[in-house]
Amino acid sequence: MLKIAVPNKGSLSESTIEMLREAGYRTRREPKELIVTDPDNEVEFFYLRPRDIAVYVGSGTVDAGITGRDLLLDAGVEAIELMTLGFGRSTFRYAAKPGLVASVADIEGKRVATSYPGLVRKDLADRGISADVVRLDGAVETAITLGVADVIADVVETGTTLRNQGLEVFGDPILHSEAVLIKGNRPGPEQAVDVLERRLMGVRTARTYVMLDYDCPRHLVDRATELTPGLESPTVSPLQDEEWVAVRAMVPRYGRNRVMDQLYDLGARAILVTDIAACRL
Ligand SMILES: Nc1ncnc2c1ncn2[C@@H]1O[C@H](COP(=O)(O)OP(=O)(O)OP(=O)(O)O)[C@@H](O)[C@H]1O
Ligand SMILES: O=P(O)(O)OC[C@H]1O[C@H](OP(=O)(O)OP(=O)(O)O)[C@H](O)[C@@H]1O
Ligand SMILES: [Mg+2]
Repeated sequence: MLKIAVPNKGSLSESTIEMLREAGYRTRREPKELIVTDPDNEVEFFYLRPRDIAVYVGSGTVDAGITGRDLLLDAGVEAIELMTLGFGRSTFRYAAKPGLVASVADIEGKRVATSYPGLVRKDLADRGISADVVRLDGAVETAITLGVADVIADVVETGTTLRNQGLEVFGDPILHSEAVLIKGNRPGPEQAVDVLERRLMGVRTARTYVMLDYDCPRHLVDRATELTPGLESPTVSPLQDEEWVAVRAMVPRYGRNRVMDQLYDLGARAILVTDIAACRL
């Protein structure tokens, strides 16, 4: 059976469970269920702390896992990022009280609090900066208020937590993170992991695209299909009225209304959008 590690709590947990469910896998019925066997798909899911997932995958104890890219890099293990999953997006950034540091070079000799010491030590080493890294479990923004550190390096999503502590980011983001599917780099059940990857890709695609149908005067079909090229090529079917054709194509969900407006202006009619429930491309 394929062993897959998934986050049991925190920011990535709910979205992961929802995505697995959409991909046709069994998910836990209540938060205290730590191992879920899905015999139909020959998969066993291990609900683990997001931070530990990369470690399990890196050691080969489980075949694949879902975690954040930042957590994967912090763990510094031998694991490969197979695909991004489209949720849990964040940046990882340095921050301090306004006026204390103008640039990342000014971190030299200062104390940096973080719950991602692996990531921060590597970033500082890459830049040739020597600083004292203080490892904390969470709520690192408070470390400055309490005088434990001069600078923090932490996950920033909306920036609300930083603002509430009177802190400001500086320098470019160390990293852009999101939830990712990872696997170890040892030989394993490649085919079963491929199935998981394809299923998750199917969910991602179904969420990113919608199906667009419309009727179009035959002489306008070239111009219309330029607006809706589809993935391979749009389906163009004859209609009873020979002056018209029906067109069907996948279009990005984002921007679909603009495409519908453009098609209408061009002369297309009966323009319909439908959600895609699942797909394999
Ligand atoms: N607003 C956010 N806050 C925290 N993590 C976020 C946020 N948005 C996305 N993430 C991502 O979620 C992952 C961290 O998850 P989580 O916060 O659950 O871990 P944790 O801090 O170790 O757990 P917990 O906070 O429950 O102790 C990282 O990959 C991070 O980039
Ligand atoms: O930019 P924001 O939208 O404010 O989000 C970022 C904050 O959220 C996370 O904290 P979390 O809730 O995971 O608590 P923790 O620090 O204890 O892990 C992260 O560590 C930041 O503190
Ligand atoms: Mg957290």
